[in-house]
Amino acid sequence: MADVVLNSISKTYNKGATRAVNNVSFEVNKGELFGLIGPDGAGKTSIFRILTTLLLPDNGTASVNGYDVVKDYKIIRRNVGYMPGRFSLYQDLTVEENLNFFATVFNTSIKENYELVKDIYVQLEPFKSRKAGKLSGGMKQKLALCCALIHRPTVLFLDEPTTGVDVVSRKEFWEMLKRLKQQVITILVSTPYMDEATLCERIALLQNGEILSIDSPQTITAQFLSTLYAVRSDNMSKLLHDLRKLSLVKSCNAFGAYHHIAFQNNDPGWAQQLIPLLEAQQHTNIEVKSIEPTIEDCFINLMK
Ligand SMILES: Nc1ncnc2c1ncn2[C@@H]1O[C@H](COP(=O)(O)OP(=O)(O)OP(=O)(O)O)[C@@H](O)[C@H]1O
Repeated sequence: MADVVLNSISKTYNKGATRAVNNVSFEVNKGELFGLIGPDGAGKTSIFRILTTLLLPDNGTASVNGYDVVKDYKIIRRNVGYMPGRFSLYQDLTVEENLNFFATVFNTSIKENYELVKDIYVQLEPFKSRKAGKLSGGMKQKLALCCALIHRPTVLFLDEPTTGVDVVSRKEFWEMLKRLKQQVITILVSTPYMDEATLCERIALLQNGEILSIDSPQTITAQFLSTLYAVRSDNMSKLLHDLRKLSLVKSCNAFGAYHHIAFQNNDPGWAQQLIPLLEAQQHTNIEVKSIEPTIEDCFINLMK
C-alpha cells in the first residue's frame, strides 16, 4: 500500500519563470525507505514542502496516508515528521528543551515515545543541558531527527539530513534510518550525495524538477548498458580532453582519481587499443580497468 502518492505535481516560482517541479509522479510504499536523489536546485525541497503541506502545488494532486495535501493539511501535519534542511532547531534552547518543545507542540511527552528515539537520544544525553547552537553538526542532526520523531509520525520526511555533516556522522545517520525502518515508519529522504542512494530501497533520480528514473538502486545500475572503464594517467586534465576527442569513446566524465569512460560499443578490444593511443599522445602511467557503474554514472548518463 502506498503511504505517499504524487500525481503530476508541478510547482513554479517567480510567476512561472522558475520551474522547480515539473509533472512529477511517484509513490512510496508503507514502511519503505525511499530516496529523492538530485543536485542542488533539482526540486527536492519543493517536493518535500508540498508533501508536508507547507507549499501549494500549481498543478497535480498528492496524498500522505491517503489524505490530500491541500484539503487535509491539518491531519497530515499531525501525522508526519519533517526534518528540514536548515533551521529546524531552536539554537538557544538546550538539547532537552528542544525535544520537550517539539513533544509539547504535538501534545505528547518525551516519556510517552521515548522507546522510539532512545537509540539516538542516548548519544545526546551527555549533552542534554547544552544549547543546540553549541552542538557539532552530527549531534545537531541527531537532535533534529529526535525532534522529528518524538510524536511517532507515520511518515518521516528528511530533507538533505546529511548535507554538511562529516563522513562518520553520515554513516551513523544511515544506520539509524535502517533501525527506524524496523518500526514501520515510511521514510522519504533527500540527498545530493549519490553514494547514499544505494542505502535506500528505491530511489527517484531528480534533475531540473523532473524524474529521470525511479527504481531500486540495483535495478537502475543494472540498466546501464555500456561496459564502463576507469582510466587514469599522470596528466588527468589533458587525459579528459584527449579521451573526449577519441571517436571510439562515447562518454567520458571525471570521477575523482579516475575518468569513467564508455566506448561506442561493448567490444572489449577497444580497451586494449586505448593504451597505445594514449601513449601516442604522451600520456604516462596509464591505467585502464573495467568497473561497475555507480548511481552517479547512471545519473550522468540519464541527464544526456
Ligand atoms: N521560494 C522560492 N522562490 C524562487 N525560486 C525558488 C524558491 N524556492 C526554490 N526556488 C528555485 O526552485 C528550484 C528548485 O529548488 P528546491 O529548493 O526545490 O531544490 P533542491 O533540490 O531542494 O535544491 P537545494 O538543495 O538547493 O535547496 C531552484 O531553481 C530554486 O532556486
